[in-house]
Parts: sequence; C-alpha cells; structure tokens
Amino acid sequence: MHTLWFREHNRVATELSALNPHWDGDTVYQEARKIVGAELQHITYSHWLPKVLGDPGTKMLRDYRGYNPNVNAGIINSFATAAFRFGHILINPILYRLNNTLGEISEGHLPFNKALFSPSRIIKEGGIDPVLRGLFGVAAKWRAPSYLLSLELTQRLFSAAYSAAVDSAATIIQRGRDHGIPPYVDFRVFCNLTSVKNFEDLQNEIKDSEIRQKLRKFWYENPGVFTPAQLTQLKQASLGRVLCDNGDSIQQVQADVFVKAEYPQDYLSCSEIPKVDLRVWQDCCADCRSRGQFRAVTQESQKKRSAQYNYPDEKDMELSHRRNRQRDKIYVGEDARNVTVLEKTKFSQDFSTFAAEIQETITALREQINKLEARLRQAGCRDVKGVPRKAEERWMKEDCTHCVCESGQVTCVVEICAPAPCASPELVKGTCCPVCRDRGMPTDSPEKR
Ligand code: HEM
Repeated sequence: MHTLWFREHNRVATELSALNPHWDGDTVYQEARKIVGAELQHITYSHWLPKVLGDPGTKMLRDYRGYNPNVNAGIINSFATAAFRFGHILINPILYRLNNTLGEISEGHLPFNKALFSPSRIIKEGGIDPVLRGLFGVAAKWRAPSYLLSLELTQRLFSAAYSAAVDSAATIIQRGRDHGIPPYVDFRVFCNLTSVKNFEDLQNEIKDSEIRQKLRKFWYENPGVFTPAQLTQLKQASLGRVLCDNGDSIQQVQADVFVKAEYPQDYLSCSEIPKVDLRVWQDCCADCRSRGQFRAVTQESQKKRSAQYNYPDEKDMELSHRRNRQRDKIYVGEDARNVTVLEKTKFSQDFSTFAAEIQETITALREQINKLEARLRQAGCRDVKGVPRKAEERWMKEDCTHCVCESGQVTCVVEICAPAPCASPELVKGTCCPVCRDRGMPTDSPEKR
C-alpha cells in the first residue's frame, strides 16, 4: 500500500507539472502532497470508516462543519493503545496473491510471517499487483472468536527478523497495562452499554459458551479447576513459603511477610511455615471423578488453537501448491457474513479432519458412558486399598480426608481449612488444618509433622 501511494504521489506530480510547466519543483511537490492527503482523507472517511462503524456510527460522526480551534485534535490514549488496534483482527494469516484473472500466482499465496521483512518478493514474485489483488479480490477474514488473532500474529509475528517471534495479543494487553487503560468493563459503562459482572453477562459478545466457560475457569477456586484436595493444599500457600523455597538461602521469615515484624522474636523458621503438599497432584488415586476434572482442565489450558485456523506448514504448502494448480480457482464466499475465502480442496480437507475429530470424541464419550453405566450397576465400591465398601458408606481415609461410596464410585474430599486466627499456625498430628497454640513448643517436637 505504501508503494501504491508513493506512486500515486509521483503520478499526480507528473501530471501537475505537465499542466503547469512554470511551477518549480517545490510547488509541484507540495501541491501533489496536498492532493494525495485529501484523497486519503476522503477515502478513509467516506469509504472505509462507514464499513467499520456501520450506519449508526457514521451518523454520529456527522459531516465536516468547519475548523474549530477549541477542539483538541489529539487522540485519547485508550484509542491508540487499545481501540484502534482492532485493526489487528483484520489481518489475514494468508497473503493471497492473485493473477489478473484472480487465480493464484505460480509462486502461490504466502503465510503472513513469510511476507514480512522480504521486500525482494515484490521484485522477484510478480510486483505489487498480486498482493493488491489478494486484498481487494478476496473477502475479509471471518470475524469468529477463533479467527480473531491467528497464530501468525501470536506465534510467528516478525519471526523472519527476530529469533523469538512477537506475540501481538500479549503485547496489546501489556501495552494497555503500561498506559493504565481502564478495564473493558468500565468502558462498557462509559459507552452506555450494559455493565457486566461475570462472563455469562457477555453472552452477546462471546457467543461460544465453551469459551465463556474457559474464561470463568481462570479463578482457581472455580469448580473443576482443582480438586477439593488440591484446593486445600493451595490454601496453605504463602509468600513466606515461596521465599523460603526459592530464595538463595532464606531460613527465616515472619508469618505474614507483608507485615514488618521484629527480629528474631517474630520470625519463624522456614520449616514452620505451611507448605503446599504436591502429593495430591500425584496421578493415581481412587478419586477418579475429581482426577478426571483436573486432567481436563490442565489439558484445556495447554491446548493450542487448532491449526485449521492457520496457514499450513511448509511441507503442507508444497502439497497444496501442487493441488492448487489442478483444481478450481479460489472462490469468494457469497455468504452474507463475509465468510473467509476457502480453497475448495482445503475446505474438504478441513472438513474431513473435523469429522474425524468429532468421531474420535464420540467414541471416547461412548466409552466413558459405558464405564459410568457399569459403575451405576455396581452396588458398592472398593477403596484404594481394595477394601470393599457398601453403597453410601463413609469413612476417613487420612486425618482429614472423608470418603464416600456413591453410585459405585469412591469420592474423597479433603477438609477445607479456615484461615488460622493467629500469626503462627502450626500443623499438628491428628488435625487437618494448621492450629494456633502456645509458641513455646520446640520446633522438633514429635507432634509436629
Ligand atoms: C500488517 C499488519 C500489521 C502489523 C504487522 C501490525 C503490527 C503492529 C505492532 C508490532 C505494533 C506495536 C505494538 C506495541 O508494541 O505496542 C502495532 C501498533 C498499533 N497498530 Fe498495528 N499492525 C498491523 C496493522 C494494523 C491495522 C490494520 C491497524 C488499524 C486499523 C493497526 C493499528 C495499530 C495501532 C493503533 C497501534 C498502536 C500505535 C500507538 O501505540 O501509537 N495496526 N501494530
């Protein structure tokens, strides 16, 4: 686009110069610059912005009513830092390169990351026209949640120039923090939209209930994120303990490191500070139900977005190029939603992968249902040690782990500890939660764990 506008300037200048042979170079340059600036303003406000803002937004913009020296022409911080970066979701992960009949050029389309920092492609691979045709001859990217920022922008941006790629999503979020931009929920109220308290209130904006559910799970106490046993352990965590475990050689800290304490009397040895017992993350126990939950969430948070939203890797590209030459030209989605252009072959390939994935999921679910039904038919259970337990039987597994046999399945729950009402709670044998008691007891007391 820069080359296009640079050429436009020179074209206008040449024509002006022919019309006004008496103008000096500076006059030709300044007048051409003024004209190109005006063209850009006209196109931006009259042709582009209405597509971005829609009718109501365009009406609010109103027509130009003359220069007003009292209007601050600067843009607000939140516009530059956040709002106008919406343009990043318009970026297509593929640069389509089309010939003059809108078919793919012999060099093929380009993944976005291969296009940056490679101006030589313009010279060697057909000039600027193929890329420009790709911009006007192909529909815009589909505005579905999973298409907003492609992996090209979050995992491969500028990878041709830097050893580590830039993550545009992370940069945008971080830039918002750098600039102290108010949170989205505050902007909703400012813009007279409904106020929101939780992700369900955003169901018109985030239509996919699965995504809303995933977002909810960022709070560690939400059901399904950790098992009850894990939660109990997590609530033993303290910054003091993290300092003890990870400092170079910190041996003593106060019980609450956020509050200054007198040394040595108010300091505790690190061994006295409660610790998160990671054994409850050991991947084998009778508590299959909660183990399943834990696994699901852990895998969910690690899962990368499906490659179907992105451009194929190099080896796939070679294959697709060969196929492309034989098959139909690109067709533009006629759908009113402006569906992304898909190559016919790629579409059917994606669809087969999708169908195979669904099939796999159905088989896995069927297996789970069979297992659950088999359990329901069982009257009792067996605990971890293989001891038979009757239906509805309850027992203590350890000091603070209650188990119950329900519907053929053992479920164990670890007691949740209330915050101890003293500065230096201790873990004492026979109790689940840290207790407050006389601090005179020696630290190596056999009662201590
Ligand atoms: C080839 C496409 C694009 C690339 C590679 C790109 C890349 C970038 C990068 C790397 C930044 C700096 C991020 C930071 O460190 O804060 C940035 C900032 C920005 N981008 Fe883009 N961008 C592209 C297209 C767009 C479009 C189409 C728009 C709007 C329609 C846009 C709007 C902005 C804005 C408003 C900023 C912030 C500028 C500022 O802080 O003053 N970008 N872009």
